[in-house]
Amino acid sequence: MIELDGLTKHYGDKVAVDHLTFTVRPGIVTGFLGPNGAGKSTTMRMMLDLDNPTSGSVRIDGEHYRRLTDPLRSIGALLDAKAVHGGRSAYHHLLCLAQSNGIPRRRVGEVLDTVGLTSVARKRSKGFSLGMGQRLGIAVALLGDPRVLLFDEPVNGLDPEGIHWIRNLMKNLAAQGRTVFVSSHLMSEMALTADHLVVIGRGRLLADTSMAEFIRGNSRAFVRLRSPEPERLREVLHAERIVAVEAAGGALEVDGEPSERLGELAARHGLVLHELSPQQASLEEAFMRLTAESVEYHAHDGEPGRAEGPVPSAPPGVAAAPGGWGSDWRKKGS
Ligand SMILES: Nc1ncnc2c1ncn2[C@@H]1O[C@H](COP(=O)(O)OP(=O)(O)OP(=O)(O)O)[C@@H](O)[C@H]1O
Repeated sequence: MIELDGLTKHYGDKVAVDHLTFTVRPGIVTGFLGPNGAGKSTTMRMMLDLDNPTSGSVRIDGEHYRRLTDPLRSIGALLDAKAVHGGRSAYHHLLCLAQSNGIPRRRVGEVLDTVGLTSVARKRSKGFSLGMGQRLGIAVALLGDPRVLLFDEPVNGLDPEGIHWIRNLMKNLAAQGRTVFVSSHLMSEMALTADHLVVIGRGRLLADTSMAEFIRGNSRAFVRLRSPEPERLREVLHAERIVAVEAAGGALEVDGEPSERLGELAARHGLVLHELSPQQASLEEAFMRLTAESVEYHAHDGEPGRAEGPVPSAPPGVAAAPGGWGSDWRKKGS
């Protein structure tokens, strides 16, 4: 596992990472989210001892990085896929790393196979596409067969097939009991890959919670109903003191009632329903809502974080956003 305790990084006056305390657990994929400049890369660099914390600490399986006897066998990382000597082939790049880290030569062939680069392994990596570069970076991360893996934006430059492959790879690595910590700006992809989320904004922890809880707690859930007899439907709901809001296409939207109750109610009154669909916001909407206060640079032509419905109270595992939970999020971007 990875344990952060009060991790803090200042660059001059700038606080890039601000007292982060959380644990990344094995056996699941943990997503790391935050707006641009939130401090994700700085945090990951400190996890790998590439940057010194101003205060606080990081432990990898209980040890500080510098005390790990074979770092590549403990923790593997993809931070910057371009950090490869372009004149070298993928095979030689991996072989050099294996030899200087006491990793058996056979691992080179194995990881090339895993990432699908065997057929181009002897070609210079200078000619690699962005996607091939990402795959080589992932091969490096896997080389030491580490228990802990960090991936910073691993799907950058990958085509849909590559993105699908990365998703399955992460899930498989976690299913093998490894600790998988991954950052991405692709919310739809993160929603399909991660089981747990750590969200930061302006260097501070905003949420450390399961994916399902994060979406539930940061978005409006409602049921959409459509009937060929909308007036009668409205009356039936009204009689039960259920508040329905008119929506596009002649639909009604109901907050705070399970779809089962609404369906049974309609059936009791012999009402035909053409639609009875529970709606949940996407991870992207939930993310924008939580981080609206923490975005470093706002565009002025939209309303980031806009969502309908009442502002929820902070769910378990979710810290109040700076300035108060959900406060002022509607005003942003104006
Ligand atoms: N070497 C540095 N010197 C000065 N400031 C830095 C340095 N590295 C990062 N920062 C600042 O620290 C903050 C956090 O940056 P960081 O790159 O960690 O954010 P991030 O969440 O990874 O952003 P992105 O999503 O855009 O990659 C930013 O405001 C950035 O400008």
